[in-house]
Amino acid sequence: MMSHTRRAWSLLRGGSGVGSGSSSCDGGGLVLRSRSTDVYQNLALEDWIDANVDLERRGVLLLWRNRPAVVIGRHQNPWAECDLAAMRRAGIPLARRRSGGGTVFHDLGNLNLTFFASKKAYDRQRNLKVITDALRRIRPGLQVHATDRFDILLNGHLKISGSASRLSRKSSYHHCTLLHSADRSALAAVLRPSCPGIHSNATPSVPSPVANLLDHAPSLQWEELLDALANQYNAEFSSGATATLVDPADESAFPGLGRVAAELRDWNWTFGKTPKFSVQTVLHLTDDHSRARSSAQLHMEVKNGVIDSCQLDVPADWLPPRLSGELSGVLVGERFCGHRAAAAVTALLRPESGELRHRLRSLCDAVVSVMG
Ligand SMILES: Nc1ncnc2c1ncn2[C@@H]1O[C@H](COP(=O)(O)OC(=O)CCCC[C@@H]2CCSS2)[C@@H](O)[C@H]1O
Repeated sequence: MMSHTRRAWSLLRGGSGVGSGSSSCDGGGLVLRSRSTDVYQNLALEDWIDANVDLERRGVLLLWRNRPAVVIGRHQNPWAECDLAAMRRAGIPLARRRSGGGTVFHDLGNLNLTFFASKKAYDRQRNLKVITDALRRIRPGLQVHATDRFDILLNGHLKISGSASRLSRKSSYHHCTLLHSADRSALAAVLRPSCPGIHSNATPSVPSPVANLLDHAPSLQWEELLDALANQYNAEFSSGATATLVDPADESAFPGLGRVAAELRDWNWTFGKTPKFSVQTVLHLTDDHSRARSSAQLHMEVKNGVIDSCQLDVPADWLPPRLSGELSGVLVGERFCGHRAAAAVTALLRPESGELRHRLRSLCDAVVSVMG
């Protein structure tokens, strides 16, 4: 028996299948559902479809969900956008997508929709109309509308969907979220800065009050929602596609996808692509033994996620300038990452003892905690 994925593959490659006839004039065609809930695999699947499917012949709607994850935009600073320490504690990964825009939280209560089309057929308001029309059709009481910045709002002010997009030479995709029953307290807990005093030209997110559809339409189940969206896509783009399950982990169906997923997972992409930034902040110092307190100034420049320069102004009566200078020297060239920095400063602490050691440790801890 032909697997779901293989059938999708032959459809994607333009084999005889649903939507290959009538859709060519209007860009509509395939509705796919990803089996994976891995954020990197799903983002890689988007890339794969964008690169391998003839979108001049037909459009594709991909529906996908992820296990908890934070997804930042292409030109964003993760330290400014999310609480990396809280995410690490909760086992929530960070992903950087290829499209621009702000940071969103995903979990299994959040649906993602990616509308692929030729560049000519790229029309974000039309895509959002698919979603708002589907919602109105199944729950006429829901007040939903798309905004000029391509959010979808409920009751005029609660965001239920955010959008981003990517245009290539011939193809395009527009992807958006749809909050059905996401964990709003987890969303609020992770979407806050890791450290204060970051200055950069990175794209800032635009925070909004958010809502889940389920809170306003308590009987709305997943299958009903997914069916309504697929049907509305078919109605809007005059196609007759039924949703096909695809598995991005199946390398024979999606050759090369695993390598792209690995690239997206890599530190060099998620953190290393951060636009250069500086951190300027006050560090609070305490010597647990003598209970003495002081404060220091930290100024760092970070390029490609790596500390390029570090200046520490520490009162000389707290620590001899030699030691704070050594600490700066050890940090330059390290990743702006709490774990790496902590490992790097261990060697510095070893030869010190007594009060000096307590005070140096307090300074090191304060610097390391800035990095999340
Ligand atoms: N899942 C989700 N859905 C809608 N809104 C959200 C979500 N998570 C957070 N937010 C709210 O949006 C702002 C950020 O809004 P902002 O407008 O800055 O960014 C976006 O909307 C980007 C959407 C990207 C969609 C892609 C689709 C597939 S991969 S990710 C954030 O601070 C929260 O207030």
